[in-house]
Parts: sequence; C-alpha cells; structure tokens
Amino acid sequence: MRKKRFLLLYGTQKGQAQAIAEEIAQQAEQHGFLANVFSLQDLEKFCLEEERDPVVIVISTTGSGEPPEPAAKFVREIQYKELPADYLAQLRYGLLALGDSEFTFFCNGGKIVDRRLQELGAKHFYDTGYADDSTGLEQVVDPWIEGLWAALNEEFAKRSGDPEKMEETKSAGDPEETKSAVGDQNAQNVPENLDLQMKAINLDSSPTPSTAPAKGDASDASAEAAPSLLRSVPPLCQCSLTVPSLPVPYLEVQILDCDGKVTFLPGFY
Ligand SMILES: Cc1cc2nc3c(=O)[nH]c(=O)nc-3n(C[C@H](O)[C@H](O)[C@H](O)COP(=O)(O)O)c2cc1C
Repeated sequence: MRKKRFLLLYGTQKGQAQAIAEEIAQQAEQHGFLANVFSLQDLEKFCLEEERDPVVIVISTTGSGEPPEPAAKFVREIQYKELPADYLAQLRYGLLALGDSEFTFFCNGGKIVDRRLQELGAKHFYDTGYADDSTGLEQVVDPWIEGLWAALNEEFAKRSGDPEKMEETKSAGDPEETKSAVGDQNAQNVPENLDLQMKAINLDSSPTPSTAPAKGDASDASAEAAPSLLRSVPPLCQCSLTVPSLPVPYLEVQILDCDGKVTFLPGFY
C-alpha cells in the first residue's frame, strides 16, 4: 500500500527543531507515513500554496521572540501584506513551537507563523504544541508526537471520505481523542508538573486553543469568538502570555529570645 505522505518543515537556530523533525520523520515510517523533510530556508523545495498533503512544522524562537534566522525569509514571504485571506485555504497543518518560558515572548517564533497561516486561511488538523526548554522540551514534544499519528490518520481518512476508516481512526484517536490522548498520556505516564505545563499551553496564545475544536470552519469561528470560561478566546488568546515558573520552595524560621538567644522551633530542624 502506498504510504501516506506529509510535508515536514523545520526552522531551527541551534539544531533542536531539526533533531525533532528528524525524529518525527523516523517515527513516521513505523506508522506507515512518508515524511518529506525540509528546512524552512529551502524555499525552492516546497510550496505551501500548492501543497495538498498535510504539513507539519517544527519551529523554535530566537533573539527576543523572533523566528530562527534560517526561517526569516519564509516568514517575510508569508507576511507579505498583499496576500489574499484565502491564500492558503487548502492547507491543513500542525505546528510544534519550541521556546523557553524564561524568555518574555515564549515560543513567539511558532506563534508568529501559526497566526499568519491562520490569517491566510490555513487550518489546523492538530493542535499546536508549545515545548519549553526550561522544563524540558520532551515533556510536550513526546506526547505531541505520539498524538500526531492519530491526527494524521484522521486527516487522511477524511480526505478519502471513508466513513469506516474515520470510525476506525476515531476509536484509535480523533481530534477530541487526539487531544485527550495527549492529556491521558500526560495523566498516566508523565510527572505531575506536565499537567501544569499543559494548562499553560491552554492559556497561551494559540489561534486554535487546545481546548477549542481542533479545526475551525465559519461556525466554529463565531463560536470561538464568544466569551468562554472553557477556552481561550481573542484578544487574550492572541497575547504573548507566559506562565512563570515557581522558584524552588525555601523556608527558614528563627525566633530570637529577648536575651538574643536563638531558639529553633520543634519540627523546623
Ligand atoms: C539566543 C537565544 C534566544 C532565545 N530567545 C527565545 C525567546 O525569545 N523566546 C522563547 O520562547 N525561547 C527563546 N529561546 C529558546 C529557544 O527557542 C529554545 O531553546 C529552543 O529549544 C531552541 O531550538 P533550536 O535549537 O531549534 O533553535 C532562545 C534561545 C537562545 C539561545
């Protein structure tokens, strides 16, 4: 059977995004997919405007919230103001943003690209992941990659219009399940602080927040614009918000007697 192809693009400054893209490409084989991997700087090797297969983008952030330098030309091209709002209407993509929450503009390189692709009519087939170098990229990267295969399968099933395959994929994990697959996995296999990490993602400025439907048509768009306690909506979701890391807990208590003698409270030493 012919392998299901997807385009895999990466934008990297120091090599992490490339390594993750290569890992995705390697795993793709085992899941029955074929990934064509290119750097975002190789503009002559891909054309988003004509791309009909799903696209996966892994992109880091550098400077103070800029996309990596090799991706700069790509970003300039998609930011061209004359592009019509349906320029990438056929495009279905998933994006994994890398960053470090110690920086003010967390994952901003990915957010810039994500936001612009949405403005040009492209749609997510899978929710955006925000991986944080300060807590360990793998805490988000690993579950994100694990959920990617079900999302891709569902996307291909949809294209072939095969309801049975859709059902099969659903039971294997559709976007609802794709999301919960990531969530469930977090709950079961990874440390407690990943829960916090995933909450930070939901609060972040994803154009399609992970608590919102994975894909948006016109009706989704109006539903998403309504105020909600369950999902992040504009303008808040478009801000570059970052949940700060807690400092290491530390407490020392000393009580001084009036004569200046130090008394340690029972239980504190
Ligand atoms: C000089 C420098 C600037 C950075 N600036 C940001 C930033 O503004 N926002 C952010 O979220 N991460 C920032 N990062 C963190 C990187 O995006 C993160 O470490 C990422 O994993 C690097 O991926 P790469 O090796 O593919 O470039 C910065 C890292 C460096 C070295």
